[in-house]
Amino acid sequence: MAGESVVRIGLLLPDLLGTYGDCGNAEVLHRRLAWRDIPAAVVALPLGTAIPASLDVYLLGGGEDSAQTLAADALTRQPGLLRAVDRGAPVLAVCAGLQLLGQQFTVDYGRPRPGAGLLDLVTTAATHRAIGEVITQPEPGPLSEPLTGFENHQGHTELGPAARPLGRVIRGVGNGTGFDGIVQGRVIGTYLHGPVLARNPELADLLLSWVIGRPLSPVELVGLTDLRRQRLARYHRRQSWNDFRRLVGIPGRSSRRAASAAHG
Ligand SMILES: NC(=O)CC[C@H](N)C(=O)O
Repeated sequence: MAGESVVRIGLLLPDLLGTYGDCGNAEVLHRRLAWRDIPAAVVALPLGTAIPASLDVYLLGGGEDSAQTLAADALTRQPGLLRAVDRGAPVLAVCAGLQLLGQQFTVDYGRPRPGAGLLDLVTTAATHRAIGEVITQPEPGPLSEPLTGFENHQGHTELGPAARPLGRVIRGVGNGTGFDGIVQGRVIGTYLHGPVLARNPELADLLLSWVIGRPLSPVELVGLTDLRRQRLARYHRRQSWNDFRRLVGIPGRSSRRAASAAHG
């Protein structure tokens, strides 16, 4: 956190990239810091504003095809975000935000367009629009709880060797490869709206722990825990509990018994 006492949360191009309440991700980070008595400010950076490289965390949301193209042009003209990423600033990019940070993207079956080149991914136009609820299981790493969100996009995203996916898709489409999103250094991308940080507090706190430089004290929002349970339960009803458990990697009773016997 660049030696300053106030955490500065950069909300990039909120006038272009903010579908499905994605700008709410900034509010979530702000609140989760306030609950820990850590002062923070949201710095909105609409089109035409210079992007400072000195902010503590950067957020990009989803957008319509035309807004996405404008946003990509605006970001490629400015070095601020690239410099911030080079010095290790965390970034969260959702849907259009994810696509335009890549090497190349195609919207609306048009010609491929250059992205900001910050992420090792290429997005082509998918044959069908993906719309609906998504559940993913994070790939092994700092996250362990299933991620939930909502998707509405027509991108097919392939990752290159410098990147790994954020999660394995259990329900929905995500990148269109069986996985959703991307993790490359401290840049995280996902197709999940929701806003994704409101629905997935573990992800919000991961970004904040990178900003603060240490894990944060836990906070529990009772209503949120219930909401997450409802989202996941909706999916349980369509599956047997055992199928769901296997998909998200929760150990069954017999393997728990075996593990506790092994530990004496
Ligand atoms: N929801 C979004 O951000 C949409 C991204 C992009 N315009 C697509 O349809 O693929």
